[in-house]
Amino acid sequence: MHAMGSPADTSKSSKPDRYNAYLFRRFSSAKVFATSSRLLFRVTLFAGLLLIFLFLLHYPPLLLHSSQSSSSHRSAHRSLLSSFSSYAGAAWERDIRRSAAPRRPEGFSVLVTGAAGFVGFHCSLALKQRGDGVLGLDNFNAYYDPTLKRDRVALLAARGVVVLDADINDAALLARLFAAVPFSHVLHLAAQAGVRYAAQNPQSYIASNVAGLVSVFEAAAKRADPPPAVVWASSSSVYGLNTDAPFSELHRTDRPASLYAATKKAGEAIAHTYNHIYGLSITGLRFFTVYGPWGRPDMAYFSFTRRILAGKPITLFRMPDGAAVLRDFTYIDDVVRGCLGALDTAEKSTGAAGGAGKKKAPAQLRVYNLGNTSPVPVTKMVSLLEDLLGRKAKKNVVTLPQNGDVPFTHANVSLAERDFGYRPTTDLATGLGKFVQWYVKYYGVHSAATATARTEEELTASA
Ligand SMILES: O=C(O)[C@H]1O[C@H](OP(=O)(O)OP(=O)(O)OC[C@H]2O[C@@H](n3ccc(=O)[nH]c3=O)[C@H](O)[C@@H]2O)[C@H](O)[C@@H](O)[C@@H]1O
Repeated sequence: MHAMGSPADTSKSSKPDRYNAYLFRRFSSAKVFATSSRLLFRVTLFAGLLLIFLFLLHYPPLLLHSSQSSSSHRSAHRSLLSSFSSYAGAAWERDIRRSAAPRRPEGFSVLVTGAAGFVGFHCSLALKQRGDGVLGLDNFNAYYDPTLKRDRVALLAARGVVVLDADINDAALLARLFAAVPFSHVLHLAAQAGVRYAAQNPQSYIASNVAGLVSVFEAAAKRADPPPAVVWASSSSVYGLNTDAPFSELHRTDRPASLYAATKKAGEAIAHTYNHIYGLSITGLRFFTVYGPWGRPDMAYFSFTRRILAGKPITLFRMPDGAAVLRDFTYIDDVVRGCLGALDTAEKSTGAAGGAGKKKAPAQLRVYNLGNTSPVPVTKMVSLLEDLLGRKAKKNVVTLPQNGDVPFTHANVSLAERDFGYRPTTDLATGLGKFVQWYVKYYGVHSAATATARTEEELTASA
């Protein structure tokens, strides 16, 4: 027996005492465990919130940082919003119908994709000028300075041409357009252009030149009643490593030298499919290095002009054996005449709205070269610019990199001449002169040539 109040002899404690001690220890460790798991929970919660905060801070689409990728997200977002909010309603339909309505008897109603682009802008102006109705579409992407695109569109707006800020991959919008307007033609010029940019952004070529093309053909074949005739931009680059010259539409085009060329070649194959299955009337135009006023700043003649005026060096490519690289530079007005000729001679599609192989008869399927028929060494293009700008270029001559460029291009245009009287009339010296005249006026550049250019223009204006 234990004396009352004496300390417990743990060494010899009874069974119940050991049990109580065990319970006490268990209770204490449970308490410690509960406390530490509460702490763990709080730490985890804090870390989670911190991660969410960092994610929100660095994820571009949500906070719209001003990088190029975020701007493409922005434009995708904007076109999505547009197609489901502002791109609807009676006022919107009235505006696009008015823009697309022809003002001449038997006039066309043309949907021009890429209307804020170089060729799209000029074709839209020319069509409107002769009394056709034009509705434009463009996603205003940042491949090159969108300010130039906005300025082109401001001119189009002044002539009554509406250009929607939307993407050709927006199938819902295209369906709505074809339901609202009875387009007789689609001039599909929206594309990811440029031969060398594919090394940096290959997916943009697939999105625009393959998926976008399919989106336009789908809508034209299935959403329009009756389906319009489609004229679209292919490229001289489909001739790739072809060595037979001048390039004829009968030559092989199965050796593309760039991803850009491969997507345009894929486009021609896709065109065949939509023509075959849906009776869509389709004409592909192979453009040869198109240049001129309101041109593309990414192209050599344009960027060289900018750099020569800024006193910066230009990189000139030459062949490994030292020979010059040649291009069949084609002036924009000649190309516009070719585009209008192709539209004028396009036959109606033979399919019914709703698609699914219901064509009444085989439909027209064509492809044409639209070139200048006289290749010029790129070095000659530079010396013409030097004369026009009154400045010498600082040349950095390097061997043509293996990233898509081909040694030469040279168009045989006899097919286009036979079918719609295409005959290029502008040589490179004359065309570059007109480009430089526009450039110095648009950018307000002061060069030795500026005074001459302005004087000539003033004379023309007052004549
Ligand atoms: O004809 C075509 O199908 C293509 O024409 C042009 O492609 P490209 O002829 O390469 O036009 P530029 O980029 O303006 O180059 C013109 C010439 O200058 C040369 N070049 C270009 C850039 C440069 O820094 N240095 C240089 O010597 C190129 O090798 C090429 O021979 C367009 O950019 C393409 O969109 C179009 O589809």
